[in-house]
Amino acid sequence: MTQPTQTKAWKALKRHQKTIAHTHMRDLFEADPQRFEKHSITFNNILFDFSKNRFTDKTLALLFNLAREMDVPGWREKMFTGEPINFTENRSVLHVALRNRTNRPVMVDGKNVMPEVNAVLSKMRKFTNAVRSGEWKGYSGKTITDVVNIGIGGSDLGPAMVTESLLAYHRHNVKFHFVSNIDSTDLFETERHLNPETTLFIIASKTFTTQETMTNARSARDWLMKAALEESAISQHFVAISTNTKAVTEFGINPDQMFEFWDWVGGRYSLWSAIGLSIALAIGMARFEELLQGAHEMDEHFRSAPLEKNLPVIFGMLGIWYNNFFGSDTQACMPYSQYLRRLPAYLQQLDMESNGKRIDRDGNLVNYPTGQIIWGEPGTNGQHAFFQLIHQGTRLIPADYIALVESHHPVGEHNAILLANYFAQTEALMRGKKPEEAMLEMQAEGLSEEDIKRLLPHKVFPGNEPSNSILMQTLDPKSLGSLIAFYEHKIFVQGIIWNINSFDQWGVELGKQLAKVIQPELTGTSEVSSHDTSTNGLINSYKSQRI
Ligand SMILES: O=P(O)(O)OC[C@H]1O[C@](O)(CO)[C@@H](O)[C@@H]1O
Repeated sequence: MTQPTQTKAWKALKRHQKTIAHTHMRDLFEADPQRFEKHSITFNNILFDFSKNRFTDKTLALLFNLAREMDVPGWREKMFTGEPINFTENRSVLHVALRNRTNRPVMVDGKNVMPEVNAVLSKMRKFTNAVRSGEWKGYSGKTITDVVNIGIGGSDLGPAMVTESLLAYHRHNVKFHFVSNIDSTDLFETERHLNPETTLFIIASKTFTTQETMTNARSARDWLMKAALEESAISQHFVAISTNTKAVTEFGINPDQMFEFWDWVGGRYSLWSAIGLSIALAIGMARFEELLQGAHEMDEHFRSAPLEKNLPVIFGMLGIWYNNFFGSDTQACMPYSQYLRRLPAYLQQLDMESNGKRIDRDGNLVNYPTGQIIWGEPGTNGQHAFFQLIHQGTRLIPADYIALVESHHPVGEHNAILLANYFAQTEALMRGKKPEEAMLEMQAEGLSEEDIKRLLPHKVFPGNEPSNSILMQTLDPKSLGSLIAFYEHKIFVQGIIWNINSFDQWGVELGKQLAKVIQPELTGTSEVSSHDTSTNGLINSYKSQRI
């Protein structure tokens, strides 16, 4: 398979980077008054502005050449048509089938999966209607007031992020809780506000073997049993979402109360499946389908738009530009929306578990950086914490800045202040402050010549910091669906360029294996000596200190 570094475009980009490295975006904007019009795209009611990046027309042309040389269009088609592109697990990658609103057949191993997808959606509709209407009762005949999703990773982050992002669409007669941490404090702090008679647990686990989830699920079952006493209560208070019917049944959940999904859905891509049950319970099935519709429309765009107009391709390639040609290690996400507070955490798994790989599709060690480090915090909080480093530090930190035109809860000047900050940050990051501007400001403040000279270097902002602005009309299910699918496909594009498999996650296994070895060693008082001296020392210190 093609090595990215061996392509003509990669080599040309390397040469081109040297010619552009010192070009300031300020000059690019001055030279072309149409830069914003040319380099922003409105998709449904979301404006994607990528003009504040370090590129010229030539850069973009070379990046698209690279996408062609690495056959992004071919791989994209392989994904949409169900080829087993997750080759280390011999699986198709078909989260797009879960939101295939056209219902076109999607084949896996010669079988159309759409009837099964639709059947699970119908089952979800029936169940969510029963719970939301109050028809579904707990063991003592009371209606459900609280839903607790127990899951971790993709079985937690997606549903938790979307459920919180769409809080404005909840009915508020039922509250939603997400327990993921094996630290019993998570379950304890959730349960202590709840009444077992009116609490519904969703056990969300693709494999139904994940240690954290199964331990939390068993403890939740014990908590229910303490109050309900009868085993039969489980059926009114526990449902499961999984691909593993056997393990669900063994846990004591009737398969009728299991919502199925399939091994061609990756955990971090699963919120569109029954894993999104908590979302559907929170906002209703019709709104859940709007979320699917928004994602589907982004899928159609990704599948059919020319590379030059294709949002996930453009943004993916800009990420490659900074990561592989400017040595930038991170990609930040700054949602200027409290509802999108959890988006950076969600994107961390989506991106870093997908593209945190060092072996290429041919089994070779890559000799170029892959997988960006994803991080972020909501604005404006981040501005008062770490933005200093972005403005004046030594590192290049490309970031996505996301804001909403309409607030769901307009109060006084809040939204105007929020958006003024949002626009100001990317302007400041792009323009910076020249020495002559800083000098004029200090002169206007009446500072002495000596103080001006001393302070000047500290008051200069280099600018030329890249940013993408994503401005959404409002945060509704459909727009959110499009936004998440946009990120999924952007990550896909980058994985193809890096020639890696974005859909397995073997790297999480080693820690799990070692934890299984260590857990029995924690019992008793005998000294542990089978590890390195640091690990032995830590374990023995724990054993001697525990009460
Ligand atoms: O849904 P499951 O099978 O419990 O897995 C949870 C998470 O654990 C991982 O497998 C990593 O250990 C993730 O990929 C996944 O989202």
